[in-house]
Formats: sequence, structure tokens, C-alpha cells
Amino acid sequence: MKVVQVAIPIPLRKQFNYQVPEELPNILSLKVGMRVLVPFSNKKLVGIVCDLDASTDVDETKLKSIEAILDEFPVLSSHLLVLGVWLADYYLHPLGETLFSMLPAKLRKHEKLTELNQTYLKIAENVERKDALLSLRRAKKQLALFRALFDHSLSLSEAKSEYSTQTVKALEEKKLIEYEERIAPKNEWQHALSIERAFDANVEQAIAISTINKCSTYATFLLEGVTGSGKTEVYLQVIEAVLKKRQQVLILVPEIGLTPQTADRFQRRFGEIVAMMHSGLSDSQRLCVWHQARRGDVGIVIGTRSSVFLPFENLGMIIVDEEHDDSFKQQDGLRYHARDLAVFRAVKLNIPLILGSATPSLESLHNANTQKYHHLTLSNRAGNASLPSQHLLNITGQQLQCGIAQGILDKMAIQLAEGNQVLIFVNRRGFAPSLICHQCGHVETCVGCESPFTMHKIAGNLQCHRCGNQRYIPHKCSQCGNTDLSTEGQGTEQVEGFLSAYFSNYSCVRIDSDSTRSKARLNEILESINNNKHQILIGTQILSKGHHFPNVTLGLVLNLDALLFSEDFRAAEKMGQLITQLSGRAGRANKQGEVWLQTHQPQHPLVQDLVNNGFMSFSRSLLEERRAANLPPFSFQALLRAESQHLDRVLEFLNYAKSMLAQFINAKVIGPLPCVMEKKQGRLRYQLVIQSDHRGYLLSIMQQALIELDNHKLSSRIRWLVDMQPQDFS
Ligand SMILES: Nc1ncnc2c1ncn2[C@@H]1O[C@H](COP(=O)(O)OP(=O)(O)OP(=O)(O)O)[C@@H](O)[C@H]1O
Ligand SMILES: [Zn+2]
Repeated sequence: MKVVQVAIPIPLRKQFNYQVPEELPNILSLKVGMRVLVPFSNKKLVGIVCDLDASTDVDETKLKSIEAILDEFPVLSSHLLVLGVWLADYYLHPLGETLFSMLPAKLRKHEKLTELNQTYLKIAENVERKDALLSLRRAKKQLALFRALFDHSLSLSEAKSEYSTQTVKALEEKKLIEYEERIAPKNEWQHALSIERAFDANVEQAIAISTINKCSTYATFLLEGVTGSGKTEVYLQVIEAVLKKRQQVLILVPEIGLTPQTADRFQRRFGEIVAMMHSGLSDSQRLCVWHQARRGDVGIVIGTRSSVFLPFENLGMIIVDEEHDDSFKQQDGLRYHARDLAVFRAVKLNIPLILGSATPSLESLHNANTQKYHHLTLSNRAGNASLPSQHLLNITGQQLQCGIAQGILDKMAIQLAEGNQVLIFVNRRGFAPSLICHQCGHVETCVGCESPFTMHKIAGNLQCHRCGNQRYIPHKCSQCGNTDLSTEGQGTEQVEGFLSAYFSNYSCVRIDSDSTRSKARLNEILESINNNKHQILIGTQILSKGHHFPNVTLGLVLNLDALLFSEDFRAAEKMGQLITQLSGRAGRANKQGEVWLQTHQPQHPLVQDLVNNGFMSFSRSLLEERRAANLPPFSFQALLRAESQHLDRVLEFLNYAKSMLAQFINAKVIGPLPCVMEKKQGRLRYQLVIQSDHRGYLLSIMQQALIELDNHKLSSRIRWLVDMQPQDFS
């Protein structure tokens, strides 16, 4: 009897054996990596076969049987299965859940996997052609389509583009044609490849390009290029060589960075060979890209984090653009970092990988310093543009209007009068970060999170930015009943309102997650900015994400201090990246740019270093600080977080974990300490940080600890999770 091992998407760290009944149809085609339907504790679940020949100790006749084979071919190739097993180990996540996280949503369900189908039109059976031709003699277009179908059937999309949807519909209604599903023919993207070079590379670009082009096996290149230095141009030129070898390219971009402009740029250079993969697509569209990549129907896929799991027919290069971006790290479920996976895939496929950024992560810089990565730099802006100048503005004791100093308002007036755009970064969305009673000082607070509500004027409510809880704006203080309530601090809405009134001849636009709920809306806004419909751009960190705003000449950071003070040891790194990327939006064309940072701490040494010496120098100083403190990337961390309404349970669980981990002498255990958000939705949140100088050691002690923790009596009564190489301690 045949017994196979199946990984099931449940939170258990084990796989299960099933019999394969002889009578199952298509039993001979069963392969590793295919999905099967299996019974599992009174339910039917979809699992993935991960071993075809599972030796088993239990009585085979007692094993349950596979009920159906769902696929015609494996949904996970052997390369991706190896990746999945590595992932599950590396992030200490159950294999079944891991493998399913790698699939497009449609394939996580029962849906059968068949080859990519296409709808075709053909002449309906039993149609008397002569009669039909006669009946169509007055409808020229319909006649033409009908005639064309004499010779050969047409795909529905071809028919619609050539003859219009109405024509197709008309023939359908007359019952003269019918539809047929067929396997889509392979699209030879290589035929659509055309190369339109825009300009010649400058010296630094040329060095980077030729260094990368010389390499056809695995190597990771860290391309550190200041903002606007032409990193994308380097990508374009090295991709050219890969495409000419008939190999495909995967480009990973941050969630918000994937705009139609990005795709356009690649499309214009190489022709219609580009597919995009992002959260704005429907499940069917995502499955279609999955097929296209797998079949080799497209040459380039540009996508966000989860695209790192796409199958490819013949992948020749991976690029991670803005490699420092937080959105590459998944923050729930399987907490993977797409950059780490990109490295793993490149090694296994023996292909080059490029990590590009103006503000590389300290992890990648460290890898470049220790020669694990090749370091390439672009130190100047491309073309005629130069980097903007950065200035600190001490606002201590200054009169501010809506948080803005008069000197800045005057500078704005000058730039606006010259027809330029200005950009203002505000670190908080909404109208104001808190609502306070003028009488008793009470702050309106979300009870579940013990955190101040943010006031949203446009939505007309108070919102908790931790849990999403909403409330009407009260007319009087919930504590003392006084009606004199006032707001404290500024959010994007308030700054927008103030500047619209102050500069009433110009148009303001707000770019934050409230105003850009849909991807289409963000694209619309970006387009109207580039068409100069708006002159004053106000936004949160979305503004810093790789956009090209050639008319921005003045940038303002309203409150630098809010970025400086945080318990997270990466706060300084993130502040430097944000400020540098924001500044990078200014002065990108022929006009010189200028950026002002308002602060009460102008003498802060980190800020001084960043402003006077730039990110390259600043990041090297940070790296030295990390070395001295033995923090990542000089050591490795794991996070164990526990949450419950009962503090005693949380502490008992974490203290148990601590006592267990304390026996391993080469690791340090810090905590239990409250998370930055100590309370969220009524649950108390605490964590342990486990740190070691050796990644392998850390992994193995965490593996041992997990076995004990899974069996702990509180394990199923509280929420808890492990995050390897955590990025976020909130
Ligand atoms: N060799 C070159 N000669 C002239 N112009 C160039 C050259 N390379 C790039 N450019 C232009 O410079 C601008 C910035 O280039 P690009 O967008 O590639 O920079 P980037 O480093 O990717 O930018 P960022 O990281 O800031 O988004 C673009 O308008 C591009 O067309
Ligand atoms: Zn809340």
C-alpha cells in the first residue's frame, strides 16, 4: 500500500501520513508538491504532498485515505519545496502553514489547478453556414467576424479587440457562435522584447553595470546610490543582458512603491513583457501572474513582498529595490523577510541578486563590509541634478502657526511664487494626535489600548490607531463634563487645512493612508502632482517612498523630534532613512532643492551627523554604535511575545520560557518587558528578546524551547508568537 506524507495548514509542527487508495483516479500522476484533499478531525482539508514514500510505524490499515488529488501538476516545484522547508526551519513556523503562505490565495482553497485556460470563439455546431451568411448580409462587422471564424477559432480577447464586444455579443445572441475553453498557447515573450535605450550610463553607473554583467552565477550586489543617482537605470541595463539570454527577472519593490509609472518605465524600455503583482489585484489576477511566470509567458515580474514565492520557468536575476523598506518583512503569520528569501533563492538557483537603496539597511551594509556582498556605489545624482541641501531649524521658543515656523512659511511663499512645489512631512495622520479637556486635563483614551484617540475631522470621529476603534467626537469631557475641549499637536488634516487657508491661491493635496485607501486613488494623486495640479504636498511616510517629483524644491519635516525618541534600537536608522528618502524627493530635476528639519534638539549628535555628513557617513557611525553595543547585525535576535487579558498568565509563560532559555550559556535573555504598545484591544502585551552571537545557535535553542512551550499548560490559553530577526518591537 502506498503511504504519503502530507503537510496541512494547521498550527501544529508536524506532518501526517495518509494512504493512497488504489482506486483514486490519476493516482499515477501523483507527485510531491501537489495538493490533495484529506480528512482531518471531522473536516476535509487541502494539504500538500511532501513525501511520496513515507515509511510508517503505525498500522497502515488504520491510516486515513486521501480523498482526491487536486492538481494536474505540482503547485510547488522541488526548488520551492526546498525553499519552504528552509523557511519553516528558519522562522520556526509550522511547515503546512508555511507552504500554504507561499501559494496564491486561490490555490490555498479547494480550487482545482489546471493549465492556464483561455476562452475561444468558434462557430456553433449545427449552424447552416449559407443561411447564416444570408442573415448577416446587413451587419458588416458581424459578417466579417463570422467569416474569420470559418478559417480558425479566435481567442475571445483577440475577437473583442479586433471586432468589438458588441459584435461578439450580437453573434452570441443569434446563437451563431459558441465559447470553448482551451489551454492558452505559450506566449513567447522573447518575440515581444524590444530594447529602447534612453541615455548612456555615467561613469559610476557603467562600473556597476559591467561588474554585475560579468557575473552569471550567484553573487549579491549591494547597490548603494544616493537618491536620484540612477539606480533604476542600472537595473534596466543589467536586465537587458539577462533578457537577451532568454531568462526572466524578478523585481521586488515596497508595497507602496509599485506605481504604474514604475511598470511603465520597464515596459517602455523592453516592450510588453512585464507583469505586475501587488495587493490591488484580485485573486484571479494574481493566479494568472503566477501561471504566466511559471509558464515563462512574461520576461519581467515586478511585485511586492509575496512575489518572492512565484514560480519561474527560467529565472536569471532577482532585484530588491529599496531593500531597506520595512514592508519586505511580513508582520503576521509566517514572519519572513523577502530580502532573506531572495538571497536563498539566488543561492539555490545560482543567479545574481541586486539589493538597491539610497539608505541601505545596516544588515546589508554589514554584509558588504564583511565581503559577503559586493559593494557598488553611485555617489552623485544622475544628469544635471544635485542633492538638496539639508538644514536644521531650532524652533525652541519660536511662535509657530500650526506647528510651522514663520521663516518656513516665507520660504514656501517664495518657492510657490516661482512655480515650484513644496513637500511637508507630518508624522501623524488625522487632525490631531489627542483631544484634551481644558478644565481637568483629561485625555480621551481608547479603553482597550489605554492610548489617546486621534481626532479625525474629515471622518468626524475619534480613532484609535492601535486597534481601529472609533467613537463620535464628544461635545464635553467624559470626566468632568466641561465643554472646553482642545486638540494637542498636528496631524496631516490640520496642516492641510491651515496651509489651504494660508496659501489660498495654491492647491494642497494630502497623501496618507486615509486619502489613498485604494491603489488607484494613490496613482491618481501622484499623477496630478506630476501634472502640477497641486503645489503643496502634505503627507506621512508614504511621501518618502521612491516617488519622482521633479518640481519639488522645498521640503519640510514638521517635527523631527517625534522620530528621534523611541525605545526601538533601530529608531535612529529608520529616522535617517526616512529623512534621507524624503529629502531625496526634492531637487530631482534641474532645480536645486532645500530641506528644513524643525527640531528642539539641533545639537543632537546623530542629527548633526546625518545633516552634515549624509546617510553614508551617518550609517557607518550607527554601525559602529551597534558593534559596541553588540546589537544586530553584530548579533542575532529572536522575539517571544505573549498577550492576554490576564497579566499573570503572560508573565508566568514568559518567565517559564526565560528559565528554560537561561540554561543556554551562549545566549542572553532580556525581559519579560512590556511591548511598546503595552495594551492593545484589552490584552496586555509582554516580550522576551533572546540574543546570541551565532545565528545557528539561536535557532537551535529556540527550536528546543518551542517544543517545551508548545506543551506548556498556558500555551493554548494565551496568544503568543516567535519572531526571528524581529524588525518591530511595537
Ligand atoms: N546616465 C544618465 N544620464 C542622464 N540622466 C539619467 C541617467 N541615469 C538616470 N538618469 C535620470 O535621472 C533620474 C533619476 O534616475 P533613477 O530614477 O534611475 O534614480 P534612482 O536612483 O532609482 O532614484 P531613487 O532611488 O531616488 O528613486 C531619472 O529621471 C533618470 O531618467
Ligand atoms: Zn484601541
